Amino acid sequence: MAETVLATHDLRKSFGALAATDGVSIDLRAGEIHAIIGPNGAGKSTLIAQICGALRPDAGRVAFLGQDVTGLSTQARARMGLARTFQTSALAMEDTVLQNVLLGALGASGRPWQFFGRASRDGALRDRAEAALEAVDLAELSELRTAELSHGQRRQLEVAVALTLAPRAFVMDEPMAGLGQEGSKRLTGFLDGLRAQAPILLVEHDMDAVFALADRISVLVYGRVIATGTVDEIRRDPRVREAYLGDAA
Ligand SMILES: Nc1ncnc2c1ncn2[C@@H]1O[C@H](COP(=O)(O)OP(=O)(O)OP(=O)(O)O)[C@@H](O)[C@H]1O
Repeated sequence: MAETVLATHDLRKSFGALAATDGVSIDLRAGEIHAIIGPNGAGKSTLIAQICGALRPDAGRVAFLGQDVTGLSTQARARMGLARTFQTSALAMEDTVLQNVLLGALGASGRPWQFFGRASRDGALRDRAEAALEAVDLAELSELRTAELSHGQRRQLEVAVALTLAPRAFVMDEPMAGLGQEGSKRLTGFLDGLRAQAPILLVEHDMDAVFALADRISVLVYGRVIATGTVDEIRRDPRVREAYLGDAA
């Protein structure tokens, strides 16, 4: 079996009487896309927030690259290579595409932000930023203002920023949201190739994308994983059809 890169062990988080994450154990293996699906309010965002370090669990553990990271900050996990993408506000819209990636590369280098002007002339950083843009197919748009990119291209740019961190795992929060059919299809093709760089934990409501991309799917309902399996196993599972997929399966 492929190596486990990221895992949660019996993770629990309650808000008052509500158990938003009620003993979740999942793992992400090298080379795979593992999708997390479930109805609204199932606890997907709460789970992701605990995995990335934005929310402290009440109990349970998060392991990344074989290390217990439960007590580490978001920044410390990011420095280890845990890349959370698709919080679009992270992009500076008035800056160029290249500047956005340079900022990411600079952050990854651990150097202070005030050296940005110098960084844009730093050959190694620039090379790293340009390689990331090449990898997401945006090299030709590097001098464009970020605001001029399509929604789908902005998602690709966020991945480029993440690539400068040399990610060991991606955690993606609804990448298809707001893209429309054509945009989703294009981004699906892009993510398909990206799993070769690092495995992807994918929270997504767009079932076409999930069925096209996922090596495995976990279904979360009321804070619990009710099933984990391949696309076919999940589509056939009567509990999943009843709780979530219905006719979409
Ligand atoms: N900070 C909070 N305080 C109180 N309740 C919260 C908080 N965050 C989440 N919840 C509740 O926890 C439950 C799980 O929410 P969460 O946002 O994790 O679900 P989700 O699966 O991501 O939903 P969606 O698909 O709609 O994004 C919901 O009932 C939600 O109202």
